[in-house]
Amino acid sequence: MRELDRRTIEEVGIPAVALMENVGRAIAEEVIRWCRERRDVSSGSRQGAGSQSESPGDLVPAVQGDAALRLEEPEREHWLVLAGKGNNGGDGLVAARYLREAGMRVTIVYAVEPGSLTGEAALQREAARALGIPVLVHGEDDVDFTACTGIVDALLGTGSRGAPRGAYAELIAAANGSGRDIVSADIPSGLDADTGAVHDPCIRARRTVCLAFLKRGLAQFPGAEAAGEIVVRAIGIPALLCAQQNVSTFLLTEEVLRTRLGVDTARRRSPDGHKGTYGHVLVAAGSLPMSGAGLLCSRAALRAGSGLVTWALPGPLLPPMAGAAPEVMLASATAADWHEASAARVLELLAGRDVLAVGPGLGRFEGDGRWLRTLWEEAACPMVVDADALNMLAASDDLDAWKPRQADTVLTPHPGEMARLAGLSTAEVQRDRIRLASEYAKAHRVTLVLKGARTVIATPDGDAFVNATGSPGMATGGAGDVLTGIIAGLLAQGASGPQAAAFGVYLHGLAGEAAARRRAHPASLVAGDIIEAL
Ligand SMILES: NC(=O)C1=CN([C@@H]2O[C@H](COP(=O)(O)OP(=O)(O)OC[C@H]3O[C@@H](n4cnc5c(N)ncnc54)[C@H](OP(=O)(O)O)[C@@H]3O)[C@@H](O)[C@H]2O)[C@@H](O)CC1
Ligand SMILES: Nc1ncnc2c1ncn2[C@@H]1O[C@H](COP(=O)(O)OP(=O)(O)O)[C@@H](O)[C@H]1O
Ligand SMILES: [K+]
Repeated sequence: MRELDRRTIEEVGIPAVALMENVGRAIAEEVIRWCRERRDVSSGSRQGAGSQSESPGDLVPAVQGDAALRLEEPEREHWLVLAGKGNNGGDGLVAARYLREAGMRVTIVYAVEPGSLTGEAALQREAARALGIPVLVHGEDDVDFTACTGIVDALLGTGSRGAPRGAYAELIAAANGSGRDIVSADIPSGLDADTGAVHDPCIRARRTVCLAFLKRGLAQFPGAEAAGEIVVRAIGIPALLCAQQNVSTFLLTEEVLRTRLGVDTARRRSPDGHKGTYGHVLVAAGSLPMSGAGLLCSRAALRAGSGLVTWALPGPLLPPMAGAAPEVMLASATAADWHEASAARVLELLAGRDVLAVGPGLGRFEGDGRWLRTLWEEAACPMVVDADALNMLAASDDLDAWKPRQADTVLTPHPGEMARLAGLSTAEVQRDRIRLASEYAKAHRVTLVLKGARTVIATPDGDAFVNATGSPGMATGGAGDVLTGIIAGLLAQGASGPQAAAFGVYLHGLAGEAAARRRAHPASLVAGDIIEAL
């Protein structure tokens, strides 16, 4: 039993069977929501994902008074509940009861002889039996997966060790092979909940109902792919206990942004606001071969809502860039290329401005480490450090001697840049992204955005947020420059480092999704499309 479950049950006195009841109900609700969304998609309804608020009269309720457990024509559904012999199986048995109450057809498939279930799982077995829910036992009965419309995977949870064996392995392979939609209880069976390693075989779920708190293994690849869409559901474990147990990894949802990070996700603007109300970003970026990086970053900062944006750039870039984005102000930071002493000019330009974004398209130059150190130590405002500025940071061997920054600092490395910062290989970075990002952010008192699919935002206090928005189409040059601009734009409007980083990553992903939908194929997405979709 997990320590958190144990303390809830033994110290707080909430009965294990009560937690299991909450769990099973949450799983049933998510199965029903899945069925609704699937029907919406197949009927081309605009109601779309996540809608739980049909207007009265839209539905003929099978269960009165409980919207989350209500499904139109429930008899069209026949779900198999695959139950293991531990508590994860017990969760599935409770879900089977609720699905049955909703009017769906349900068949329980035990991985093992049901008589071998013990504790709360055995109680649930008896309840399901009393209700006459049909039962099949693997190895004794034929299971026809083709006859069902969906599968609940309640075979193995956090108590599983190593690769699934015997009946478990056979059922997992058969469920995957059936092509039916699978909703997993807590974790896809066959996944290592801590590392995200995927055993052979491992359930390929469409949705995973993760219980109480986000397990890290669901949030990093390859586990994230096996989990499908992740929904974290409360099950009655007190929040205080979660905090005491150092539960510090969260799935970045709008609710988490609002409640945990205090972000105004509605981005309300005051009716009498003016451009000065929403801050001024100074972007120090771009070089002749990579001028577009500075342009993308500056435009994104404006689209994120910053009142004003000035782009500090090498003088020779000024004529070709003039007019490229009429809303962006340009300021020459150096007569020719970037050089060490141009840091003083950047600081001069920073006077009266609220945020510094530094790095996109800069390139490297003689003395660039000292250039960055000057900005790091002297810029009193919040700062976003990206791209080549991160490489400068990584190359400096005296980081510990730099004066600590007082204002918020956000670092936005992709895995290659993170590898250089941490002195690891990229493969090592990818192996445990959440732990690495958290450790780095805490040790250096920065907010760290470790980019890539399922971007991790780690705060100086040790919390980690995992983003699930975005599209593979965003793997395109310049997408990161856009993110830097968005984060800087949010900082300019008064967000803290963690708020701006988390909300920025979330919005960047949403915009990427919207932009990908607008193109004939996600592969056609270019970074500028993300800005236009903001
Ligand atoms: N009250 C609570 O604590 C709460 C718990 N909750 C739920 O419980 C889940 C954890 O439950 P759990 O600890 O009972 O373990 P679980 O994941 O069901 O599997 C253990 C069984 O699997 C077997 N087995 C293991 N490895 C195997 C393998 N490789 N291949 C084959 N078999 C393998 C192992 O058998 P054994 O090896 O011991 O014979 C044992 O029988 C958690 O994820 C959540 O869903 C929630 O309801 C909240 C309240
Ligand atoms: N498969 C993906 N799913 C979601 N987001 C992605 C994916 N691939 C890339 N991204 C996002 O796109 C951005 C790419 O940034 P980066 O690698 O710095 O590109 P560049 O340096 O060219 O601007 C990051 O924010 C990253 O998280
Ligand atoms: K499971």
